[in-house]
Amino acid sequence: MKTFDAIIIGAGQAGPSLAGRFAAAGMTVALIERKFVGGTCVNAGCMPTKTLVASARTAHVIRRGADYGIHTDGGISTDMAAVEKRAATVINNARDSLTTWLKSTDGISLIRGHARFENAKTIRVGEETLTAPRIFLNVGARPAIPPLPGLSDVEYLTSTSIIHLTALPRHLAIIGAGYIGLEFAQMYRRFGTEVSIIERGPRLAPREDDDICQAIADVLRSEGISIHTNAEDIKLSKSGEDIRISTAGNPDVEASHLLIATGRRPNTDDLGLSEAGVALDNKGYVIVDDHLSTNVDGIWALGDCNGRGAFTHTSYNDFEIVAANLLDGEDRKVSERIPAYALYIDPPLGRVGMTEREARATGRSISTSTIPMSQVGRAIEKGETKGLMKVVADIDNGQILGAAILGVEGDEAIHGFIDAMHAGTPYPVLKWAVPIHPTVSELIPTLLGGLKSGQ
Ligand SMILES: Cc1cc2nc3c(=O)[nH]c(=O)nc-3n(C[C@H](O)[C@H](O)[C@H](O)COP(=O)(O)OP(=O)(O)OC[C@H]3O[C@@H](n4cnc5c(N)ncnc54)[C@H](O)[C@@H]3O)c2cc1C
Ligand SMILES: NC(=O)c1ccc[n+]([C@@H]2O[C@H](COP(=O)([O-])OP(=O)(O)OC[C@H]3O[C@@H](n4cnc5c(N)ncnc54)[C@H](O)[C@@H]3O)[C@@H](O)[C@H]2O)c1
Repeated sequence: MKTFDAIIIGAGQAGPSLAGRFAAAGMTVALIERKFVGGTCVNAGCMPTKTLVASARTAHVIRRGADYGIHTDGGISTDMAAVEKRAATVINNARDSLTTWLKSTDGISLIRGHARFENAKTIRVGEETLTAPRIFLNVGARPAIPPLPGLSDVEYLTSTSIIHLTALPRHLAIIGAGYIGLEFAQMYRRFGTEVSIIERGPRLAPREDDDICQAIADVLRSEGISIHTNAEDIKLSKSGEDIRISTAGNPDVEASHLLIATGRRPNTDDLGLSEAGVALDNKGYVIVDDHLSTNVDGIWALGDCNGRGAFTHTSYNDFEIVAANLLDGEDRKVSERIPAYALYIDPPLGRVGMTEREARATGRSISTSTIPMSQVGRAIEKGETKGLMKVVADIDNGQILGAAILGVEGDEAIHGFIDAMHAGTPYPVLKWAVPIHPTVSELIPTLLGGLKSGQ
């Protein structure tokens, strides 16, 4: 049995950084990874998808060239093998540089293989057993496949397999209209594929406010994506070479390819957690407290597997919380984190805090303000005027509760709100900030000026 100061299972977005901090503090760390270092973000998530989104946007901009007085001769075509290769290069470079850093850092032992608890202090990886007084889970999640009738009779893609396609599908049907479904829908439409989205709920991006959902649907419809919402009783069958997707309330869709994008599930079912006595919730997430400790002393859970976030930045922030508390004598809590994320359709949706629906449900006195992107000078100059900016605030205490920027540069401009909310700055103060012209952010004081003030 090998003994370490710490064992980390999973080299995702929290594990490697945590290993680095422990090693820098003079501790020995075993970092166990069963597949690729970098986890989902590097190998099957953010990095490849945002690389593919950039290729798709290039196709879109070229198609729109004439709107800007720029003409290209003839049509455009997508070389899907070259598009895939570009994403593969980004993945490989990131994975290789992380691997090199881990292998060259004194104190870190990178162990390849599937880790499983034998008891609360012992981990087995193949023939080897390891022990440490502190064990950290950073095991992530994988695509959840719903038990749809007929699914086993047809071939389907997940977010993991679709990034390796080297030929363009004729018609891609996507079940699920969350982040994954919407990003791939627009990307493939721009590559030149016919795309149909099938969502069982009434709206796309169901967590957002109705005005945002409507604007997202308008963007996607304007690019020729067909949208089928309220799709209940989804059934799948073969139709010659195609896949038939039948639903109650919508016409059948016949597609050459099918992507299942109905959410993700935590990788906690094959870890031997019951041997260690670690408690899970009814969806399989590890139950953690505000400091990310599990119910078992000496075991923490970070990242997607704890259900407290589902993004790269939340997993990384889990690392920051645990490292600050264990190594720097701080008292950081996950409940102090303000939720923020971006949906990488184009234009992107940048989001922070509560939606209007969530804010109203709290019973506070709420005021909202919106500005269509068609009134934002920077968007007009760029010829990208789809979308809207929106802010939700508490008029009794002047606090900003949430914001959304669905528009060009929305994923960047939203940081004005993220920083202000983190600092707790009341919106009457922010109205006096002097932003740079011409930017999307320069409309933030104007947007805030549209809020009622109770002060
Ligand atoms: C298509 C897609 C696009 C995305 N885009 C974005 C985006 O734009 N922005 C964003 O913030 N987030 C995005 N995400 C989400 C983001 O990728 C995840 O939230 C993030 O990677 C989670 O990191 P993690 O550290 O929790 O786990 P992961 O990165 O999933 O890492 C977990 C690691 O643990 C390993 N592992 C699991 N079990 C074991 C075991 N028993 N033994 C050894 N190793 C094990 C796995 O192999 C994996 O390497 C996207 C996700 C997908 C699928
Ligand atoms: N830009 C980003 O940050 C980004 C991008 C991609 C993925 N992600 C991460 O990946 C996670 C998973 O993304 P996702 O899009 O798979 O999940 P999601 O939870 O965002 O969306 C799933 C969608 O599928 C629908 N759905 C669920 N079951 C269904 C069924 N049986 N039939 C039809 N529709 C069904 C849901 O109503 C929902 O609209 C996200 O939570 C996110 O954390 C993030």
